[in-house]
Amino acid sequence: MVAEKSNETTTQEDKHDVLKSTQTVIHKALDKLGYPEEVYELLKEPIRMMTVKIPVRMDDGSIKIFTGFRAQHNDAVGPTKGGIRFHPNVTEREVKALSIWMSLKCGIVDLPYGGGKGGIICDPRNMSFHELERLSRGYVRAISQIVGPTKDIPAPDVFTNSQIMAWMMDEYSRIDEFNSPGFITGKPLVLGGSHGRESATAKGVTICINEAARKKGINIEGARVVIQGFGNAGSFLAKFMHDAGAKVIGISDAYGALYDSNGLDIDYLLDRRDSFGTVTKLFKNTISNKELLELECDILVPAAIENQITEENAHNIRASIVVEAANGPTTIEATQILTDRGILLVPDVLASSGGVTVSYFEWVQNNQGYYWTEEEVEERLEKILVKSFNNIYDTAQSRRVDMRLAAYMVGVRKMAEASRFRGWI
Ligand SMILES: NC(=O)C1=CN([C@@H]2O[C@H](COP(=O)(O)OP(=O)(O)OC[C@H]3O[C@@H](n4cnc5c(N)ncnc54)[C@H](O)[C@@H]3O)[C@@H](O)[C@H]2O)C=CC1
Ligand SMILES: O=C(O)CCC(=O)C(=O)O
Repeated sequence: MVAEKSNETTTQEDKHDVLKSTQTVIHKALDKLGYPEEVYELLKEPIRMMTVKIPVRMDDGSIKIFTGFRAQHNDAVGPTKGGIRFHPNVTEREVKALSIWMSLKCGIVDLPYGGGKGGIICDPRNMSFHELERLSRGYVRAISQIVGPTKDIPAPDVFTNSQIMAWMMDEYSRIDEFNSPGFITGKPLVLGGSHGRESATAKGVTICINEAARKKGINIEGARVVIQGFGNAGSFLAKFMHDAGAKVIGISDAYGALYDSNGLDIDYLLDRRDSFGTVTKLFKNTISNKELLELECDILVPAAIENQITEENAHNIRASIVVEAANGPTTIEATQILTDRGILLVPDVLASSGGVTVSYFEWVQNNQGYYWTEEEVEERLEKILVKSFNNIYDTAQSRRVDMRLAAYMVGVRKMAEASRFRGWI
């Protein structure tokens, strides 16, 4: 007989298992809301998980078989929705966790969706343009039975972009024998993309930073900002913060970090970074990502990957506010440490929900065939996120819980109620 692991024997590996962590917080949130155990049993894993093998002809004539995943967490509220990640470290458990986070985000900003997420184990930095196109099309063919504009609507995530969304939309439209812009979001504008989707994640993070700064009495003008990751989320955020008069003193990518206490030249860095968000390779006097996270600043934004703030470095974080643009950058233990230290932590499922919100706007525009101006998109996004931030902040205060647990409580309720009304639980 195998003994169940007790809390005391929880290993480092367990603590960094993002699926296990998110299940722990979901369980706590459902307990706080008074739901019975079967609701947790339903919501702790995706209702559907597809693993596919994608054969791709490489430029040298060889065939390489890639592994891909698509997780659909819960479709009680509506079709599932969430990005596709191309990364060498993608795992099945990570994709499952990412799909649960998408459900929570959709609940928090009140979209008519459940959560989904996809991933392919690959390194697009070492693939040609044409190999990437064949991989993207092959993935869509492999998952085509379970996705579609009224079933599951993908979007961009780490190392995927509007070009990849365009190939995927084209492949799906061929299979569907119909032009189907509503199959995927994050498309180029000329193919039915929405104004503001490219910068939406960072815009949402900016709105959360403004609200959090107001609560903490911090003036954005002159505030010192540190951002880990200089891709879609991190680089647009650096620009927004810089333009708002903040001093962006540190940024990083997968290869290292740059620091200047007087503020970095953000426009120059934006001009020099490559399409994978890499810029530090151009400089000699870099610091490490570990050092970057521990810089003294007012606002720290992890905008890269998971498990960056852990119990090892949480005591060394010297920021007043931590706003999670990335999915899963802070462990449960670190969340507790930061909260106990009086640092205001704005969790991923709230802070990074601007992306899916504007993706929803894109899908609505595709469905109605009528397109909005950038101002309309921004105005609607601002309204939704200000309301969501304050709802979660007030829940945290009134229920005396940290912001992550408050966000899970708000996010999980709609899908639990929808599942109950459907008679599933
Ligand atoms: N793109 C989107 O719309 C959304 C993205 N997110 C999340 O934001 C985070 C970043 O995503 P994107 O900006 O879209 O990705 P991206 O692919 O555009 O950029 C990723 C950035 O992270 C850096 N990076 C990768 N590994 C790193 C490491 N080990 N240490 C430090 N930096 C590293 C890369 O060099 C790059 O600068 C991810 O967690 C993603 O899931 C969340 C919501 C929406
Ligand atoms: O835009 C979307 O639909 C999903 C974005 C996403 O993958 C995320 O928020 O993590």
